[in-house]
Parts: sequence; structure tokens; C-alpha cells
Amino acid sequence: MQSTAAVSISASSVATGGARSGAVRRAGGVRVSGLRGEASACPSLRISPVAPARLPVAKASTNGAVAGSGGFDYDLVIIGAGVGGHGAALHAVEEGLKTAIIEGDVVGGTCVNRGCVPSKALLAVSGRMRELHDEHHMKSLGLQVSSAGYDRQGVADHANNLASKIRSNLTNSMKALGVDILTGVGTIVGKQKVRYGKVGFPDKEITARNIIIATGSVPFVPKGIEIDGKTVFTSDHALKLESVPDWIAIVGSGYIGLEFSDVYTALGTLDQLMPGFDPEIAKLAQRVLINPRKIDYHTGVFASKITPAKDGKPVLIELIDAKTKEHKETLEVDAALIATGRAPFTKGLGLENINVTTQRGFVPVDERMRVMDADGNVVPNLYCIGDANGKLMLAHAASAQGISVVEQISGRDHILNHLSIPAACFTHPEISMVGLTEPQAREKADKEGFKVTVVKTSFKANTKALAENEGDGIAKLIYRPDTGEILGVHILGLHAADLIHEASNAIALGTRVQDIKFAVHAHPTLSEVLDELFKAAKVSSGLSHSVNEPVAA
Ligand SMILES: Cc1cc2nc3c(=O)[nH]c(=O)nc-3n(C[C@H](O)[C@H](O)[C@H](O)COP(=O)(O)OP(=O)(O)OC[C@H]3O[C@@H](n4cnc5c(N)ncnc54)[C@H](O)[C@@H]3O)c2cc1C
Ligand SMILES: NC(=O)c1ccc[n+]([C@@H]2O[C@H](COP(=O)([O-])OP(=O)(O)OC[C@H]3O[C@@H](n4cnc5c(N)ncnc54)[C@H](O)[C@@H]3O)[C@@H](O)[C@H]2O)c1
Repeated sequence: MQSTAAVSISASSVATGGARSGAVRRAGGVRVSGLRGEASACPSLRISPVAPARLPVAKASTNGAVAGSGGFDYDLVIIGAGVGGHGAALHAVEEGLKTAIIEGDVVGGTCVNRGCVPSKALLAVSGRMRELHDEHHMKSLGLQVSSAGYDRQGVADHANNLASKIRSNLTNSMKALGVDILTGVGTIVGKQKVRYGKVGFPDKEITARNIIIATGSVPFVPKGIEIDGKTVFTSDHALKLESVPDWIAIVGSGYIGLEFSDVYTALGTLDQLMPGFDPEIAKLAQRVLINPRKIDYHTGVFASKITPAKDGKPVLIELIDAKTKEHKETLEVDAALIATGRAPFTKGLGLENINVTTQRGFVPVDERMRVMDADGNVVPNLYCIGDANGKLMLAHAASAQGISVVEQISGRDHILNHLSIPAACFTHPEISMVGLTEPQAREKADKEGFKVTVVKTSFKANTKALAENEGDGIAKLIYRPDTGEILGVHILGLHAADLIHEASNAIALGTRVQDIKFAVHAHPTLSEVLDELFKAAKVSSGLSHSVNEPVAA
């Protein structure tokens, strides 16, 4: 299969290669990006056909709904059936709460229909294609592959079928557990009162003891960028894989930019790099994921204007210097993917009816996800979770926040430790992280007056990685040498997205390095990369075990 190229454009860099500058096409790809992304299953996609043991006693109400406890129609109403809403709903019925979820579009929201799920299906294909095309890699394993190709529609169908399957799993799991799925757009019309129905004509009203807003986000498109859905498009369009352009510019080098650069470079096209990542990992990611691939990148620039292809003319991308705002270059490409972040979807929610003012569209919340009003007071019985509150735009974070809220309304206080929530970028190889980056840890240490130590291990020394001929990668631990507290862990390498959970669980449970270093790992497994990492750490005052205690061989 012929390989194509991409250009990545980022506020921190822009790539050209595959991009045409003037009339000349260059050999690489083009990507446009400003900065900081998944295609696995949904978080807390717990599907149980078993009905909950405890359901509140229900009684008939005047509007035809069945009343939950205390005269409300429901104990909990959730607006938005994305992964956040779904996670909250399942936990709520488990807790015996009479629960309804209102959805204005399709169940599953962004993650299932336009995000994690279809993108990971595409990445599963791109990973295999990349491997099959890597002659050197194949040869070193003793394999001979004469040719490898793909059928674009077949790949697109794989992503679409997976999304449909997970969507129906999500719907069935909620129905089986007794969650009422109400169709329509929800608007808060007063305290503990929601109306839903067609946009602008919400004709049905229900009351709820507690309300959770879980309305998610949509692609953010900067001013000056014209989307036509064919030559200039967002991830919503790109995931349908209606075409694989020869030369594509990816504007934004965050999660979406990086993951799509992996898809496009493997399927024939190209992408730029990640300001939100630990700088050392970002540098290595550039060396492994960008430099050897057909990707040109431009950093320190913004795409100020993008015009779709028209009348035989290519897509035009005007780049300005991120600092001086002076015009730098005009790129010509076949297509542009706009991956410049996401904006909360909170329009039409009726927040003005309850004195809540959004901040750049996000719903303000405290650490318990309780909505704050314009005067800084908690709005009783109203919560907001997931992308709509902007704390951490990740599927599993949305779901975890939902579960945390249900804990609270079930009478158990709960604060979610966001620093223990892992993130992963599903490139080949993968990148994952939890906690602080090294600069963030050093800044905190300076402020609070403690020391920070960093240790690293390499995939090159790991038997399993070498057996797979996948020795590229490192793991990095940032910790306090005085207490052994784990501040951050960053991994780039084979199955990094799965490996990170040992570290995130340790942070969540407060496990220190002087304790976790004695945990035993099966041999030969990739998990030994982390085993080595924890063993490499030196703690001055082992609080639990003695640091001098010999480590079992
Ligand atoms: C391309 C892409 C790939 C991604 N990959 C990953 C990944 O690999 N891992 C990861 O953790 N995250 C990933 N994400 C991010 C993840 O998809 C989001 O963080 C997650 O979907 C947020 O969940 P949510 O429940 O807050 O909102 P959403 O999933 O956006 O769901 C909100 C739902 O609310 C509905 N709604 C909105 N307003 C109303 C209303 N007024 N009334 C009724 N219904 C309403 C919407 O129709 C939607 O169904 C990805 C995102 C994208 C775009
Ligand atoms: N694997 C995952 O977990 C996964 C995958 C995809 C998306 N997501 C989530 O979806 C969200 C959106 O992802 P994303 O990659 O679009 O956003 P992002 O915030 O991660 O990155 C957007 C980048 O675009 C840059 N940018 C903005 N305007 C620009 C311009 N005019 N020109 C050039 N660069 C510009 C920004 O500086 C930034 O670097 C993220 O918050 C992420 O958490 C997660």
C-alpha cells in the first residue's frame, strides 16, 4: 500500500510534509496544532442484566410519572446519557435510587459515538497496518509478509459497528437495571425541576430530589476556520473515515491530533506534539511517533484562517506566529483535521433560571461536583460531571465523578482524587501518565519545601518487550525521597495504557514506593518495567518496610 503524509500544526508547532507550501508538495505530511487524548472501551461500562435488589417504593404522581421517595418523581435525574451519565445511573440504581436519564441525541454521547470507541477501533487497525508494513520488524521475528493492504470502507465499518454495539450494550444495561431513559433535550426550569422534549419545546416536566448535569462537550473550532465536513473537518467527521486524504494537516497536537496522526500515517496520510505531557516523554514521543514517520510539523504557530478546498483549489491554511501574531506561511493541503480542543455543551440548559453563570461555557463546580451559583454558593441538590465541568475531559473521569456524586447523595461523603486519574494516548507505542509532570512536581516542591527525585527504567531491559521486538520506551517515576510519596508516573511503550494502573491505584490508595517495591510481578511481563521502576527508588525514611530490607530475587 502506498503511504501518504501529514502535516501537524500546533500553537506549539506546525508540521509540513505532505503539505504544499506554495505550489510545491513536500514528501512528508502536514499537521497544525496548539497542544494536549483514546479508542478503548468506555469507562465503567458495567453491563449487568441483573435487576437491583433495592428499589425505592414508588407511587403514582400527577404527571403520569411514578413518584420516588419524598414526593419527587425521581430520586435522581441525569441530563445527558454519555459515559458520565451512564456511570452515575448504574451506580444510582445499585444504591436503590429511582433514576431517570434524559438524552437529546443518542445514548453513549461523545465517547461511544464520536470519541473513544470509534477512534480506538481505527487505532487497532492502524497499529496492525504499521506492524505489517515494518519489514525490519517482521524480518527480525522471522516473518515474511508479501503485502498488506486495507479496504477503507471495511475499516470504517469496523469503527461504526463497534460504536453501535457498545451503544446498544449501554442502553440495554440501563434498561435492564430499571433506569428510565427519557428522550428529548433537558432544561432546568427551577429548583429540582426539569423539562424535556423537542429543542425549544420541552413539553414534559419531572421533579427530582437530585439532578446531575452530564451534557458533555463538542469540538472547539477557533475563529477563522471554516468547516465544510469534507476537506476541513473535526474528529466528528474524521471518525467516519469517509476518505483518507493524501496530504492532511492536523491542527492541534493534543490527544486527538496525536492519535489521528497515528491513524493517518499508518493508513497512508499524516500530524504535532503535546504540551500537556511530561516534557521528557513528549520529546521521546516526538522521536518515536513523529520523526520516523511522514510527518512535517510546525510549532509555535497558530492556524489563523483555514479555507476549505473549492473549485480545484486546495485547502489553504494561514499560519501566524503564536507570540507576535505575524503571518508566517500559507500551507496548501488536501484536507485539514481541526483538533484544537473541545468546548462544553451547556447551551439551553436553563442555568440562568437558577442563578448559575457558566465560565467559558463550563459549569462551575466545587471538589464534590456541586454546582456553584453566581454568588459563589452551592446550589443544593445540583451537580455537574464530565466534560461539561471541564475538570478533566476524559471518559473515565466523567464516570468516576458520577459515581462520586451518587456516593454523596446516598449519604456517604466522597471526594474524588483527580491526581489519581490516569490518562492514555493510544498511539503505537502508547503513552500514559498519572499525577504530576516533572515540572509540576518541582514547582510544588519549591513552594512546599520538599525534595523531588526522578528514576527511570527502559523497555529495552524487559524480556517480554524484547520478545515482542518492542523495546522502544521508558517509564519514569517522580517521587518524594523523604516520604516515598508517588507524585507522578509517565510511561511510553508497548501497552503503556494498561501498565499505568498499578501506579494510579497506588496513588489513589496512598501506597508509598517503599511498600509497592515489595509487590511481586509475574515474569516475563511488561509489568516488570514498573517493578524495576519502584525498586530503583530510594527512600530516606522507609515508613512501612525498612528500605534496607533485602528485595527478594
Ligand atoms: C476523538 C475523541 C477520542 C477520545 N478518546 C478518549 C479516550 O480514548 N479516552 C478517554 O478517556 N476519553 C476520550 N475522549 C474524551 C471522552 O469522549 C469524553 O471525555 C467523554 O465522552 C465525556 O463524557 P460526558 O458524559 O461528560 O459527555 P458526552 O460523552 O459528551 O455525553 C453527553 C451527552 O449529553 C447529551 N446532551 C447534551 N445536552 C443535553 C440536554 N440538554 N438534554 C439531553 N441530553 C443532552 C449529548 O447528546 C450526549 O449524548 C475522546 C474524545 C474524542 C472527541
Ligand atoms: N486518549 C484519550 O484519552 C483522548 C483521546 C482524544 C481526545 N481526548 C480528550 O478530548 C479532548 C480534546 O482533545 P484535543 O486533542 O482536541 O484537545 P487538546 O486540548 O488535547 O489539544 C488541542 C491543541 O490544539 C492547540 N490549538 C488550539 N488552537 C490552535 C490553532 N488555531 N492553531 C494551532 N493549534 C491550536 C492547543 O494549543 C492544544 O495544544 C481532550 O481534552 C482530551 O482529554 C482524550
